[in-house]
Amino acid sequence: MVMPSQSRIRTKKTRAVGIPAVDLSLGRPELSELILRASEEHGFFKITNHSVPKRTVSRLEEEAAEFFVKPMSEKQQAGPAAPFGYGCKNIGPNGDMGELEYLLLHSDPISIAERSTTICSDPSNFSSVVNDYIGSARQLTCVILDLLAEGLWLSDKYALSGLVRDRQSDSLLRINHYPPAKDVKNSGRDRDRGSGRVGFGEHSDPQILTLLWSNDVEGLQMCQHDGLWIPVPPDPNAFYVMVGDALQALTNGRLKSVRHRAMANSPKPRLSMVYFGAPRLNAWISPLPELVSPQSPALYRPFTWGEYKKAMYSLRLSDSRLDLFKIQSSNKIASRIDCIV
Ligand SMILES: C=C1C[C@]23C[C@@]1(O)CC[C@H]2[C@@]12CC[C@H](O)[C@@](C)(C(=O)O1)[C@H]2[C@@H]3C(=O)O
Ligand SMILES: O=C(O)CCC(=O)C(=O)O
Ligand SMILES: [Fe+2]
Repeated sequence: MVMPSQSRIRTKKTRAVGIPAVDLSLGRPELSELILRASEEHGFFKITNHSVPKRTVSRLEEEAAEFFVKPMSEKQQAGPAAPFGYGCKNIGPNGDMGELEYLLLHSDPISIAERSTTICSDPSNFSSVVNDYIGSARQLTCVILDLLAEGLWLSDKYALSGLVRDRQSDSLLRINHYPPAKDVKNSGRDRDRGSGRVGFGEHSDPQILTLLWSNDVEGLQMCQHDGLWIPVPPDPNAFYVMVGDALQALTNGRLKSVRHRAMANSPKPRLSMVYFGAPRLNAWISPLPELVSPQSPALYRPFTWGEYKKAMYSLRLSDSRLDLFKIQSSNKIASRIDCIV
């Protein structure tokens, strides 16, 4: 039986601390070390001087703004999000709610072309803008994964990026729109005290790696190891990178997926565009051999990405899905003994 995860919000306080930032124009060995360290310590960092053209981002931002400003009856023609399409307030199939509306799209160009007809009056232009953004986001994700593979000394340099680059990858794009908070009590200084409206509740992303862009409106918060929520300052010139559950399993727990949430307390509307890099449905996820040893026995049993998705859709947003795939400690001791004798 799956127990819902314990809420990590031990206090309502949030604290502004430094967010690790990585300048992608730095040289190779330094870059892979920085990215690995940030991923190990925080499961989260900011990428500056990235390769995604400004125009690729601004074109999608404009398309999104044009869509979300439409009357509800028109937007609903692109819904419900089950799981793909337009969604309003409902997140996933198990009763999670938030102060947001969104478009959830699969990265497959055929699926995008089909969906576009319900989203925009010029579907071929919309498709091309979305495909362009996904292509750039995938490319940047793969660069980061290759740097991680280098930092982890993996013998197959493309062991991680190959999963996301796969033509049949199950990667997604989500465009979230958080309406402005009209209630002044929930905006301004109160939002820093942790009060207010939850836009997207606490969760970790299930995939391998997440690339998040947002407009210049705050809202994103990360959960630190001590349970404190730290506000992440928005930066439209950068991307935020988050380790997902699948990468935690692949690295045998060395990298940890990060719990995060988005608050909707700003008097301005927040827009986020989130690319989730995932493998194909029948890809196997299991701790990479280089990261398993008698001292670090496998923490997770092998599972397919499709199997993981099935489990994820049966759970609530804040549940710790990866716990379902943990090897019990008695088995771990047995496998350690097997290694020794
Ligand atoms: C409540 C749910 C929504 C979600 C699927 C799930 O059952 C649990 C994980 C949720 C999440 C969080 C990150 C991404 O936004 C997302 C697309 C994903 O892959 O996992 C959503 C899912 C969703 O909205 O369908
Ligand atoms: O909008 C945000 O800043 C966070 C969104 C998010 O976590 C998600 O879409 O999975
Ligand atoms: Fe997320």
